[in-house]
Amino acid sequence: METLRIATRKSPLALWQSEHVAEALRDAHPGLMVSLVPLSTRGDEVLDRSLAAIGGKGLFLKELELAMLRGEADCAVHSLKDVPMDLEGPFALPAILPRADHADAFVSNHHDGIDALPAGARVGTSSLRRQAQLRALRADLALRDLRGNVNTRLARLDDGDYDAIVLACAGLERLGFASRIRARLDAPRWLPAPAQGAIVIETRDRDARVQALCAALDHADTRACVEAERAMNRALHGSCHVPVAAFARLDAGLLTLQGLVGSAVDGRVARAQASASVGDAEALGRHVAHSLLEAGAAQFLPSLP
Ligand SMILES: NCc1[nH]cc(CCC(=O)O)c1CC(=O)O
Repeated sequence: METLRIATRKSPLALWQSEHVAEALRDAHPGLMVSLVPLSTRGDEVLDRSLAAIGGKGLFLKELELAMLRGEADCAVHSLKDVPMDLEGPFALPAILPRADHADAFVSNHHDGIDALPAGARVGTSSLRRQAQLRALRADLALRDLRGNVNTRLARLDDGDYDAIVLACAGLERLGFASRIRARLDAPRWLPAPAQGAIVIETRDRDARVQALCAALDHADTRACVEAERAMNRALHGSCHVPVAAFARLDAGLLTLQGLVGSAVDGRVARAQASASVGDAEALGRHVAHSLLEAGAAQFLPSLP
């Protein structure tokens, strides 16, 4: 019988996402045996330093990629927002699943939203993108680092370490915590990470059998949106070192991309927006990146060539 082994991180969200993909693959290919190969990654283990300090988001991928190269897994499942703009090595992304809720969530036990926070309130997030947008809206807030998986972050909020935290709606909803969302932080006022809410399957680029199986789950509309967002981020050399936010929506064949680059230090932000036909996702991303630079984004970016 044909089999497929999915490498996954061990966090509750990663396991949920990988099980979701396994179910979808079994549905698409009756008779296919799909199993999970749970692995620990450096990004999960080192929680006392920022992701930027320990080498960026690629840390979540590397161990899973090595398992594929060793032949211990056929594919890996990731949150696309954690996948670097340029894959390194002999890998491909044959399936991007339909996007869930793209928005960030304001989570608090005492307050209804960012505007309702008292002066100087402690808000937990280690994301430079979220810090910059919080600063832009409320210069008085006391931003505090907060890493760890979704469950850990909620537990620290409940312990009273923070007055509020910001998380992705998609992660909360997948783990059964939708009731913790006090407010959705929505465009145009607040933008998510490029590709937030989209799950992706990574395979070896030469493995045609596995790529064909996975491609059955690819969702063209989601791929077009996240391609525009990721092309914008790529053109800005975006990574977790840089506060870049992007959101594209597709409406009757027209793709509209909103982008933001900001400063986590003082909350200044540059914004830009443009539309293009769905076939021009990459060009749209580059165009919005260019507009952002014209709007002053370069001063917030570490080093542009
Ligand atoms: N940074 C970790 C991460 N990667 C993906 C998600 C949420 C799920 C998604 O965006 O698909 C999260 C948690 C969060 O940001 O709250």
